[in-house]
Amino acid sequence: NTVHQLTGSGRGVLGDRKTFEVDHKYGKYYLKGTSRGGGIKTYNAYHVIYESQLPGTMVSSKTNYFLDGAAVDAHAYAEKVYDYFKNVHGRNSYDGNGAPVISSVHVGRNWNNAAWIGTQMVYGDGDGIVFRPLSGALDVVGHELTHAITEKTANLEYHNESGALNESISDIFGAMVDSGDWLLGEDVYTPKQSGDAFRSMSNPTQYDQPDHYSRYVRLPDTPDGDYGGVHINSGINNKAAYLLAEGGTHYGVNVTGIGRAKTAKIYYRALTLYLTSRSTFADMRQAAIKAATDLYGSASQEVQSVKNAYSAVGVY
Ligand SMILES: Cc1cc(C(=O)NCC(F)(F)F)no1
Ligand SMILES: [Ca+2]
Ligand SMILES: [Zn+2]
Repeated sequence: NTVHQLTGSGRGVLGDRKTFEVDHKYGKYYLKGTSRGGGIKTYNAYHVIYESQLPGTMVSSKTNYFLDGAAVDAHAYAEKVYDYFKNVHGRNSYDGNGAPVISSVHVGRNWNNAAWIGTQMVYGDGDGIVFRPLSGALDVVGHELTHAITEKTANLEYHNESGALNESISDIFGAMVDSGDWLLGEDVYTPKQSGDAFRSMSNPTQYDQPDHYSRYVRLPDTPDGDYGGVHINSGINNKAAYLLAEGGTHYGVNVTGIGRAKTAKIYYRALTLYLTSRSTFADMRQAAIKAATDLYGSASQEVQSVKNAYSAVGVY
């Protein structure tokens, strides 16, 4: 419990000051919190060559002030994402049973990516051109931890339409936890260029993603084909989720927005109760309708808006 919670602080990737839970042992402080589920622990993997050597070395400091910005953000943002799923959706960690949340930073060399590798989160430092250290974005941390939840629930296969849904679900909850915008990665993408982002849910086409099923991009189900374009075709479901929350008229279809909170409830319920490993976009429409019906009733505006949002992106 939180009786003996120790507080550490530091500056994140963007130089912003933040506080977080730390542990103290043998005269050193560690990026280790024990008050959230099975704990949140953050490691430095700068010396790791092979995946088998992960997570690396637990981040420590002689005082309770931490100097590694990437580690500070990975740890602080993991706390925020844990708290979001616990407080908003009643889920205790990614497995629903308090699994420890493990993160490693400085993974690879100038790696322009982040990932959930089945057991933990890993963050690259970026090359300083395309990305700065990726744990510096709350929506990226939310995106990656959501992959863990998806794996434990619907377990959407990571290719073709189910893979695009897997990606979209991660973008949706990345945006929900980083509430305030519908962009992904804006805090760490292209440090030398302001005002851009890695992806946009409000306008997927701005970053070359489709915003309608008629524009679904058929790519080979291979690593070079991004397993059938999972990071590209996620734009279609991302647009539907954006329209459901904010409303709008898209390709002549009007959608009445129902707000972020209700949208998050619908997608969380669809993900955990109705989606399965081989769900298609059409299955996503039905799962969202079912979830909205459970939550708000079959004659509700929320159900009607789900139908209109999916019709607006050409998914029936
Ligand atoms: C290739 C490729 C990877 C990704 C991606 O979404 N990575 C996770 C993120 F959190 F870093 F964004 N998009 O295209
Ligand atoms: Ca964002
Ligand atoms: Zn992803």
